[in-house]
Amino acid sequence: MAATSIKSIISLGEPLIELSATDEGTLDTVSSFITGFGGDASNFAVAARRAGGDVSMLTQIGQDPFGDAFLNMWAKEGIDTSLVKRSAAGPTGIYFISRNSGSHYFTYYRSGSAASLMTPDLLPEVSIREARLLHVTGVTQGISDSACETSFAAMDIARQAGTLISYDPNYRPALWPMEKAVSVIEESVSRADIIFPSMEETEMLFGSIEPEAAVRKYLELGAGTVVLKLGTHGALLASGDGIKRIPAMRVNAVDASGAGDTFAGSFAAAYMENRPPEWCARFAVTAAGLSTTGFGCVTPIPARKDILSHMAPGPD
Ligand SMILES: O=C(O)C(=O)C[C@H](O)[C@H](O)CO
Repeated sequence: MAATSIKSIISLGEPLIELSATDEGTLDTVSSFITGFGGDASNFAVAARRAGGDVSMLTQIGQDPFGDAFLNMWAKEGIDTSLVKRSAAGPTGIYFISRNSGSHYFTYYRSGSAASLMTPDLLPEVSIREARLLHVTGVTQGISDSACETSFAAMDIARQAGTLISYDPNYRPALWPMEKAVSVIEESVSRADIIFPSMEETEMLFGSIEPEAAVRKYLELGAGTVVLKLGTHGALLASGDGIKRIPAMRVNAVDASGAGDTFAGSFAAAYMENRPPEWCARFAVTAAGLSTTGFGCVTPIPARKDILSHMAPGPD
């Protein structure tokens, strides 16, 4: 399924090779890892593609075997790679996932990575203008100042062209100081047409707050549609006609890594089909739920037919 032309969805951000511990414990105690693919923007791209979307990845990767592996994986998935640049100045980043008592922890080796060296002049202006949706994340903004500037420049181009902007704060405290994160995330929310914050990160960023109050806060900041991810409690959706609760799918979860990206990617793919927002949200909670039934970020992302066959009936 090789793809060559610019797609309706462009996902901007850093792919990371993932080494996921097979046993519980800290990194100094575990001894084996499953290799896989991660990085929130790439997870989003795979989820959107498997959900039926047309997707281009926009990033910079190293001239190294991990960069080759990503190009192969994206091509196999049918994700367009014509906007992916390669740089000899930095490697493709990697991270480890360790687990303890149902929680997972990321340890990054991404400082100075090729993606962190992205600058606004690398942006494919025409492609962003022609796309229908640009997806941006807080991780991309946290990895370096130049990547952060690149994300805002991309949003500026999208805004001027009428390309929709979707935004996932994906706040990772290890990447950047809280104060800077709050101001960049608030500014990004104000520019976005659709946002996918999680309740967990919302509380980290803004302190204790009830879910409905959090949705209202994001609307006040200027977001168009707010889809607040509540993990095992589903999601809250605000898309112009009040706040609706979308129940979660019941699953035997083993690993929630990448579930939020799967949520956002599948929502975006459904949105591009002009489905009603509530349908998109039910589709997304189902996809995210299914993605937690396997280990790692990308391998368990479900295909469209599996999402549809597990989706709960709804009013739309
Ligand atoms: O945490 C990050 O920066 C990553 O992109 C790694 C993971 O793939 C991502 O967090 C999952 O959402």
